Amino acid sequence: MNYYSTNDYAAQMSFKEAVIKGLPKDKGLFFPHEIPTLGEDFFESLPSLSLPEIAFEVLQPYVTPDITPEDLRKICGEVFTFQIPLVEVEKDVYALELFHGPTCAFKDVGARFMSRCLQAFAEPDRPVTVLVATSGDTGSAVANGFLGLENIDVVVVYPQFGVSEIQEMQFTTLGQNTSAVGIEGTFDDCQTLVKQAFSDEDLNQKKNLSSANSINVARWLPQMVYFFHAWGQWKKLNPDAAEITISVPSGNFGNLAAGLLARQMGLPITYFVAATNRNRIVPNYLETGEYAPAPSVATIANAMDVGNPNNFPRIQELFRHELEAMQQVVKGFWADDEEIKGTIKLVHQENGYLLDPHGAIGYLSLRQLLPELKTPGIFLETAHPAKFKESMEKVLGQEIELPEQLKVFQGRQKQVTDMPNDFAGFKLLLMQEHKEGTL
Ligand SMILES: N[C@@H](CCOP(=O)(O)O)C(=O)O
Repeated sequence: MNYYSTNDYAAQMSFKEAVIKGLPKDKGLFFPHEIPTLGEDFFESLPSLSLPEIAFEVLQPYVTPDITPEDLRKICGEVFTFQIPLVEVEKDVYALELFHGPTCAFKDVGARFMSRCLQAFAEPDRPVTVLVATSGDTGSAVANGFLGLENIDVVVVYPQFGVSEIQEMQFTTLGQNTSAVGIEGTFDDCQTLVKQAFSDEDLNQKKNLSSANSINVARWLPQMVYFFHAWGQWKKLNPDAAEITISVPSGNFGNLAAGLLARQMGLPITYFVAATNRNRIVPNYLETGEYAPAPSVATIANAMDVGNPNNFPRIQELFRHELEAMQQVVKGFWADDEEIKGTIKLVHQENGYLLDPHGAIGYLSLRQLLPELKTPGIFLETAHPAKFKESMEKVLGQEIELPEQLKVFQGRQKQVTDMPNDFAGFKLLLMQEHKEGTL
């Protein structure tokens, strides 16, 4: 499969090149040259396939010929070692629990897949520096997924005051080949610094940079797999049902773009919901046709505090830049902090189900939109509620227990380089040689 830049169709690259480069030079995003479709047989067997089997079928056309079928099977087996169950929260409303992986967020899927691809592609005499901007969950998943890999250093760039205490511990305490930079700014500032680094000639001569945000195809594409798995599980429970809506809590919009790509491959999802917090750039666009990125505002659903969603060009590409076509499939929804808190409390009381602030927006969107859409719904539970321990405990007035994956971070020492939102300083920092846990 070849990939072109969303800014230049002629700029084509192989999967391997796209993964190593991360971003095209022209500041577009890599996009598959053609979108393969999966046959009826695949969809008939989907309810009985395991996650690694689904991953193999879905991803093979995208990685051929750079990854052999044998290697892909091995990678899929290593990535999907945890469950992604579909849980009924109430009649016709299901949660797809994406938080059972090592860092308790959906990002584990893409980060683990990408780390294995990059390891296979990296040249021994040309070490790679992976830059990753995070509003909370990506940083931990990438630091964990790449930890200890030879020849690959990871730099997590995050808004100093924009992530939860536990999220910060997850990527500032690992050391080895990982380090963290706390920026005086927002997630968007961090993502801009990372993108600037890719277009800086000087820096690119000295460093072999790659990105591990979902702007990298190896992070983005595997996120399709759990949409297929969700549908398979739902179909097993409801063999005669045909229509379904999936609500995707969205910040950088890689997850929704992956779901829509899966739909284009034939996955019969009737509607998607682009569910956001007060950073409602995409719901606004769906309503008005005007795409207006804005400075992000801080919310209780911090991983979605993104004012300039970086994957949106891919969603536009999937709908050939036709707003009406997008509106027919994608419904916009947003909720403020009070609505999020109210939903967490209500669902806990009514159903005994613990939503995290991001999943709460997904759930609420279904509650409000399903009567009109007339389908059952699935929302993505993108992260474990305990990752937002402080705010969850305030909302519920009771203690939240940490899962084992998070308990291990208690009492650890953070190692962070704090700095202003300034590219010159960031570049200087990146030019230094990596020392364990610091730059
Ligand atoms: N919500 C993200 C923001 C970055 O998203 P990505 O999917 O592009 O890595 C986070 O938790 O960091």
